[in-house]
Amino acid sequence: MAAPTQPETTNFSSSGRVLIKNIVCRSDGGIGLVGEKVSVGGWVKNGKQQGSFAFLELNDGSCPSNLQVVVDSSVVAANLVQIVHTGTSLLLEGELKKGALDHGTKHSFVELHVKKVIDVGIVDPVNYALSETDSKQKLTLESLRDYVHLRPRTNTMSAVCRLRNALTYATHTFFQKHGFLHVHTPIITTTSDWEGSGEVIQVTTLFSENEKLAKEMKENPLPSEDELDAAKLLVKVKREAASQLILSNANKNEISIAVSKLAISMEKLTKLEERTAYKPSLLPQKDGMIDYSSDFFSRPAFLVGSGQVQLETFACALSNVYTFGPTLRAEKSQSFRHLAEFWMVEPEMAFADLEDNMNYAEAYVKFLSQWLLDNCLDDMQFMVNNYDKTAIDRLKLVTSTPFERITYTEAVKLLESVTEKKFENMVEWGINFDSEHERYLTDVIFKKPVIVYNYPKGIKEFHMRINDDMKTVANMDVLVPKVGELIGGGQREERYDVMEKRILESGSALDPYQWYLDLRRYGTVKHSGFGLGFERMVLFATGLDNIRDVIPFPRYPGRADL
Ligand SMILES: NC(=O)C[C@H](N)C(=O)O
Repeated sequence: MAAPTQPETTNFSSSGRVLIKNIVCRSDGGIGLVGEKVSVGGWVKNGKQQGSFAFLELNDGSCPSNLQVVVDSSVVAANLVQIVHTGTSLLLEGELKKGALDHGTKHSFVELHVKKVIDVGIVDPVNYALSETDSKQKLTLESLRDYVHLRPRTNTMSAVCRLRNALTYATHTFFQKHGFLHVHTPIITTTSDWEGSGEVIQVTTLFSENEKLAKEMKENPLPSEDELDAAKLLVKVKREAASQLILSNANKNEISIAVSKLAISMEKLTKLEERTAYKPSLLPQKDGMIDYSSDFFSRPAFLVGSGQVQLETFACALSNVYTFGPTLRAEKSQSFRHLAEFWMVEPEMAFADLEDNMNYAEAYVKFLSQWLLDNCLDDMQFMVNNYDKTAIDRLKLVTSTPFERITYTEAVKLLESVTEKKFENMVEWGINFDSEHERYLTDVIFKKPVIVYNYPKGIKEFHMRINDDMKTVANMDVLVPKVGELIGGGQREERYDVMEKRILESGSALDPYQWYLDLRRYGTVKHSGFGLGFERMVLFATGLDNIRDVIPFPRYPGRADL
């Protein structure tokens, strides 16, 4: 698959609208298009009125660069000043002309000289949250979170969105190129918490259409078990009586009376049975809706915190597979790198051990980084100019250096020997690393990505394969500078008897895990996989400080609106 550097110039718009990217992102800055007539739609980033002209910078989100636009007052029905405010939408027709020489770059760029203003959506700059007026300051990223619906219009969120899009495309390209099949794993499950995080979100099923039924049921309550049994007995007795009469050749009249009595009691029973099926009405009501949660899936259901175990079923049949979707955890942490809803890329490979897993993880992160360097330099440069001077260098570092690979035990030793810094949480063998420990390894000791593997069995999930030392498991975390853990994964326990023991040791019954054990019972295979937190990759690439600013609709404690 080729990278989508330049979109098709033909589109399906009746106005023949051209994307700004197709004009200004050409290597000649669009000069080759001088003389062309085009139609362009976008939003004003900056504008000013000078005499009978308006000079605008227009952007349509297709790229970080703006198109310079010149509008003569004679072509606007509205007052010229109305179209210069930030946020104004415009659909324009005009001719591309060579603009003035830019003394900084020594280049001229094209300008659109407007012949016709087709549509205008005006903005009241006093009330518009994103206007910068004398009395209003530019909003910080933090306060922009209160305007999730307007945030896409900011340069930062549009760059983040383009980078996410590029990383999505790169992800599918990487896995498809290496023969992986994309599997759509579910987001609802009754087998909860495989990650042992204790942070699952439960699904509640509410039905409003049963409101009428609930009211009816209240006035006319459900039959009791006794009532039902009595009705069943009556049908049985009446049926026997009628068949006796038929067998004994009784007279027709007697038989027809017995049969119609049987029909009446059968009808009564059917009605009682139908009423019993109206179970929802018996269940608690919330805001006039009926809570049918535990009946709908027979058991309490949860949103999945990882597609791993479902993916394992496919890896154990189709070899190499991957999934990419939303992951939901009732994550209480308010840290810069946690969300309650995040996107995770999870590959799962059959006939693969921990080392293969590490190789794939490293190659994938390198591929993503190279992809951004090859295809998104303009957005990356925006990040460098505005947020993190080292953002591009970090990507280059990832693509050019092998990741360090150390065992957990080695990492503990290294961190224990640190004297120049005091960690908030002490390091000793058996702890789970905090972000401060991970960042110390990547940012200070190695100054590059580090893969830490073979963590203590006691702090990791039961499905990770036990190593021969019986103390550690064959798992890995890929840690990157600035962010810490980017990837977590491991080799799965494929030995039936060991897995059975591990489940029991974890304090659970075997019953709910029979399907998981089946994968080990029949045709078991060594297999491994990992999960890359997509927003963490975006954090790593952009250098932004908070994960809430790299996802379109952030969910965290207290926030799930829009
Ligand atoms: N697929 C994976 O290995 C990811 C792992 N289950 C996690 O949620 O972190």
